[in-house]
Amino acid sequence: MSRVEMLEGLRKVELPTLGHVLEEGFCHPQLRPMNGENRLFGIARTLDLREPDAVAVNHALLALQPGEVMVIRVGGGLHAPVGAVTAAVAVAQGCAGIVVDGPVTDIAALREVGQRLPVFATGLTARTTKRLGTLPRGGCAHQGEIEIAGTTVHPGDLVLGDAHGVLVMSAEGLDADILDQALASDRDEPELIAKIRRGVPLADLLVV
Ligand SMILES: O=C([O-])CC(=O)C(=O)O
Ligand SMILES: [Mg+2]
Repeated sequence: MSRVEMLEGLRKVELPTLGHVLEEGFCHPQLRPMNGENRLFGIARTLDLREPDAVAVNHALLALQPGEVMVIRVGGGLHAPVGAVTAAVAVAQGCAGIVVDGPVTDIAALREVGQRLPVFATGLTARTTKRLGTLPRGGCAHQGEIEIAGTTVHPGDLVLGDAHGVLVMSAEGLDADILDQALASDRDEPELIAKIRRGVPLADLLVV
């Protein structure tokens, strides 16, 4: 399987099926979809927002490349770094989605762009970041390793999301065998469920 085929496979495979074959990389379930149950797939750009600095967010937004997912850790977890304006900029930059280990704001505007910009976060708040300008003085770190919802994220990691939450995978760690297993499971599962519903003896179907 070529790398392009693997990425295409990852785009298609059900996240809970990956959950059958992987143990690491799943963010804590507190991180959930905020603006619809849309599929997220892209490359991580990380921001460690140690202070609630809107200027640091703007620096990261300006650097965004198409297909990237903005992944933000919010120090203290009380300030929203993402809302109507941030989301509009992210869409304009071709961003694939946003993951915030913390709250977001302006939920109506986020829902409007849900199809193009899936946003995952821990909740909502009206308390937003402020124009502190601490990034140039080292108050926040852009494109370093961060931990979000119990999972380590490096810039360039693959970030997947759906109704079930967020999964982070190292781009190098992509394993064709694991992906094949998951795709086969997705292919076979409808037939297994159909047999259960048809009344085929359960003992003939379940692995025991
Ligand atoms: O300013 C912020 O921190 C978030 C916000 O409200 C927006 O992007 O509209
Ligand atoms: Mg706003």
